[in-house]
Amino acid sequence: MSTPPALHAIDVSIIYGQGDTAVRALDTVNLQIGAGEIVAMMGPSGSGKTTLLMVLGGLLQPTLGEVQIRGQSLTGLSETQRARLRLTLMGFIFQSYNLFPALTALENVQLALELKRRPSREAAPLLEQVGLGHRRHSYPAKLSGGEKQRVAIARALAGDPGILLADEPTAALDTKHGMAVVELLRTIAHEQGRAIVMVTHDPRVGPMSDRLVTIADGKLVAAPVQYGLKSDAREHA
Ligand SMILES: Nc1ncnc2c1ncn2[C@@H]1O[C@H](COP(=O)(O)OP(=O)(O)OP(=O)(O)O)[C@@H](O)[C@H]1O
Repeated sequence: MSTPPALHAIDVSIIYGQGDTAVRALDTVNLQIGAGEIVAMMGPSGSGKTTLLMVLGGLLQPTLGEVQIRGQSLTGLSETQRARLRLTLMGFIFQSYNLFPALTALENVQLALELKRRPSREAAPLLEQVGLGHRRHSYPAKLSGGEKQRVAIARALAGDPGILLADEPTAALDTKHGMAVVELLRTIAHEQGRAIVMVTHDPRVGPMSDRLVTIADGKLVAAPVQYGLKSDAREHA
C-alpha cells in the first residue's frame, strides 16, 4: 500500500456567510503535498490563500469536501481532536513572528517545547539548527527580522511536526534575509522529510520551491510557469 500524502485536500470548498452575502472563498480545491516537499502558494489578494492554509491546518472546517492528514480525515473530529492533531503533527509560522518579547530566543523555544509536552527535546539544538545558537540569550527586540523568523521556525519545529504551514514568512524581510529563510525551510523539508506549505506574494519564492500552486478566485489554476520537481496542474488535472 502506498504512503498517503502528508496533506490532502479533496474537493474542498469554503463558503463564508450565507444568502446574499455568502463568499465562496475556496471552490473545489484538490491538492496533495508529500513528505519532504516544499510548496509555494501564490495568488492575488483575496484569492483564498490564507483560507486554504487554515483549512489544511484544521483551523477551519470545509463547507464541502474534506482534508486528510497522513490519510486521516479531519471530518467528524471534535475541536479537541483537531487541536491535538495540530499540536502533534503541525507547526505554524507567521509573517509577524509572534514571539514573546519578554522571553529570550531560547526561552521562546523552551516554552513551545513545554506546550508541546516534549521534555526530551532541547531548545538549544533547535536554535543551532536554524543558525542561531549564538543568539540564544537575546531578546526578540535585539534580533533582526530574519533572526526573529529563524527563532519562530525553531519554535515551530519544537513538536517535531511532519507538516509546517507558513503564512507569508518572508513578507516582513528584505530580499537577502527573506531568501535565506526560504532556503532554510527548503533544507528542513528536504533533509528532514517535512511537508511545507508557504503562502507568499514574492515571485522569487516559487523557483526555490519544489512546486508552485497558484490560486485565483478560490480555485487552483495552472501556473504560467511550472517550477521545480512537480507540476500541480499535471497532478490535479
Ligand atoms: N472570516 C471571513 N468572513 C467572510 N469572508 C471572508 C473571511 N475570511 C476571508 N474572507 C473572504 O474570503 C476570500 C479569501 O480570503 P483570504 O484571506 O483567504 O485571501 P488571501 O488570498 O489570503 O488574501 P491576502 O493575500 O490579502 O491575505 C476574500 O474574498 C475574503 O474577503
